[in-house]
Amino acid sequence: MSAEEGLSSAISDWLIINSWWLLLPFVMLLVVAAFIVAFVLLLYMISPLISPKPLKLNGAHVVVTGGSSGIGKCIAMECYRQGAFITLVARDESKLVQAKKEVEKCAINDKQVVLCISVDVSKDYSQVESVIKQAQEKLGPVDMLVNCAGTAVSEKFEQLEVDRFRKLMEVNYLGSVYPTRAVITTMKERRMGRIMFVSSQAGQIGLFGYTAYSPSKFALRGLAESLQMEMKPYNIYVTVAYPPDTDTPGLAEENKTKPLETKMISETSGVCQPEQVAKIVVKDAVQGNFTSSVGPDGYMLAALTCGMSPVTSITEGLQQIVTMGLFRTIALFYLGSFDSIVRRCMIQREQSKAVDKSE
Ligand SMILES: NC(=O)C1=CN([C@@H]2O[C@H](COP(=O)(O)OP(=O)(O)OC[C@H]3O[C@@H](n4cnc5c(N)ncnc54)[C@H](OP(=O)(O)O)[C@@H]3O)[C@@H](O)[C@H]2O)C=CC1
Ligand SMILES: CCCCCCCCCCCCCCCC(=O)[C@@H](N)CO
Repeated sequence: MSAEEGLSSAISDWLIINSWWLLLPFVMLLVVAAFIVAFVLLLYMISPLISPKPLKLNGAHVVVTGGSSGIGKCIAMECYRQGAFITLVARDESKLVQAKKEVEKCAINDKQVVLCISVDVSKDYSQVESVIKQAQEKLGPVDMLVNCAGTAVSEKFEQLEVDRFRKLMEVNYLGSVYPTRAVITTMKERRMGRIMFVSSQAGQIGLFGYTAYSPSKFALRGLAESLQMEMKPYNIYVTVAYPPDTDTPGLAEENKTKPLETKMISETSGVCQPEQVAKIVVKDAVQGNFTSSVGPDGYMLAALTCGMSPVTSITEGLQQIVTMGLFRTIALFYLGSFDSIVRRCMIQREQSKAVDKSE
């Protein structure tokens, strides 16, 4: 017997006789760690089963509602840059013609076409159906529909005209249902397609000033989740985009009546450029991701509000599991600061009212 063998047998003898059980917790820890590693590896092995195949935009027909301005126009330009054929849908014809020119500048080949359709997406379903049919006759079946037509109003609940609640629901919600309904049958037959709904960070959290707007954007999430469950076997993928404030004509209009509270709260998330938003949401829709978020606050909000929404990659699921508690903790601080903004604004208003009266 060599000296080395002698030593190791001495150690094992000692362990057997004395306290081998001291090693037990370490062994168990090792086994648990091995199981976790094996589980994660297994998840990654099956990940191709849950990750959709990306859509090829080159040669695809993309319909963009609200494509004549702001985020919608930038989405159209982004898709055109990747070789798509575009149908722009909005009401105002002169804005449509102007946007068409801008989109055409992004062409990458001379076969690409931009078609304009003037229609109100929120009023009459049969009209929406017939214009989508016209577009399909000219540019072929729709591969991707981007529901971006929408409008925002920010005012205090009691100052909002009662009619506004219905109007926003019509434009932002029904205006997304109708075009979707008009393209879905053909998509199902072809067993392919993408549907994007442009919601908002105000479709993930209810904020001061958005009592009419937020519900119309929250509604899109419910529609998207239900629709995705129906459409998955047909290889159709639904994306909900949640942009923060974005520098567009729509935002400028909204800012005219926006209460100070809403301005201060929204500043948390900053203002994005529409080109940047378009790039991110188009990429997510092409990949078939259910949730598309913009910026670090957007990322946190998406994980925090994932609820029962579908996952489209293992990484996404794991990130949600790991970060949920931490982000909720951060969110409580944000909520506290929003409440204090609202309280401070109220006190200030009351003070200035008192001063006015005393003068
Ligand atoms: N800008 C922002 O801060 C954010 C915007 N969003 C959402 O993104 C979307 C686009 O916003 P944004 O780019 O700012 O808006 P804009 O006001 O710049 O553009 C809105 C587009 O929608 C069209 N549109 C509006 N109503 C209708 C209708 N009834 N039928 C057909 N088309 C219509 C408009 O054309 P026309 O008026 O000629 O019909 C225009 O093309 C909206 O849904 C908005 O809620 C989400 C988060 C942040
Ligand atoms: C961990 C938790 C993080 C929480 C961060 C919260 C940030 C709140 C900012 C909300 C901004 C709302 C933008 C609405 C934009 C919009 O839809 C209109 N401008 C449309 O015109």
